[in-house]
Amino acid sequence: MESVGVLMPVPMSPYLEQELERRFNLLKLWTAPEKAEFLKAHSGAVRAVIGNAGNGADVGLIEALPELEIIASFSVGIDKVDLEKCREKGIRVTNTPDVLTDDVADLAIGLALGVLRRLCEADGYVRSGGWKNGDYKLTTKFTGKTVGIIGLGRIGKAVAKRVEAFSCPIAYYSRTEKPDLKYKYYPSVVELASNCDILVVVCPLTQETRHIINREVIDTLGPKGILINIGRGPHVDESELVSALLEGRLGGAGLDVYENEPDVPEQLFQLENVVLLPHVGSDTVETDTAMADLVIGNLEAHFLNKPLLTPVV
Ligand SMILES: O=CC(=O)O
Repeated sequence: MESVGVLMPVPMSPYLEQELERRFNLLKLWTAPEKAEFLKAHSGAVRAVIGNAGNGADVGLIEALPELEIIASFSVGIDKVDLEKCREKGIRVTNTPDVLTDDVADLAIGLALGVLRRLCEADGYVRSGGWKNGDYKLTTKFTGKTVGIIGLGRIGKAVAKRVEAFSCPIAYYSRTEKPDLKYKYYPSVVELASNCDILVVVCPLTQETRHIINREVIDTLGPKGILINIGRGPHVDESELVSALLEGRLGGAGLDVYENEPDVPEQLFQLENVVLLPHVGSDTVETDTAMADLVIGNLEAHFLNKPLLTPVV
């Protein structure tokens, strides 16, 4: 397979790069001084594209690569891949489900604890010597709070499992009720928000879930409510979130994702009731390796005419 052209538009994982380079003709778009020229020069050779959470494959890229057969995303979310175009052109698409579920679910708990117990601020209090002048202030308990989950897929269920260990009642919203689950179902996000203390967004980003967290949901969650977003930035109307936090209409937020990454609204930087992470949900050494192996497994399966391991299209 050494002659198969595999295009990687942006750097993602040194391990993935190294393993792709051992097997394929890896074309690193970001290293080219003139990207358009580079694409043109290699358009006939590229049979696979590696996507990720930030860079998928839009119509422009797909149309520019006439020999493209497969887009293997180094992410579970494939909202940056034009799936309709891929279906139309018979291009296969794969992602990396399951292997990252634990890390992303762990991080949701970390964010909830971070916001409620003010972990980052308290850490700063020690480092800056504040503790020498007095104890840190009281924070808010996590155990027992009602947690609402938007999207009860693999990661949503893993969040619920962890939250159960904190004796938190669990409720959820998803397109359809899941009768096999014992958690309370609400048929709308507003109803869920009015019945929980902590609202966790975990669903895939689609036309329907874009801005699923709008002003009404934020105001319903209210000044004691906490929003945790480990899904995608555009799930939340970010300017509404910022004004609600600045005006004290929302109790706090733990965010791993943003509408225009890597830009994060700077008004949030002064707020102690907000924990901001740079989209690191699945970024552990262990999961990076597992995701890379899955990307490679999918590519190898495809080029050996075997069934894909984790097909989306
Ligand atoms: O955001 C990360 C992913 O979709 O894997």
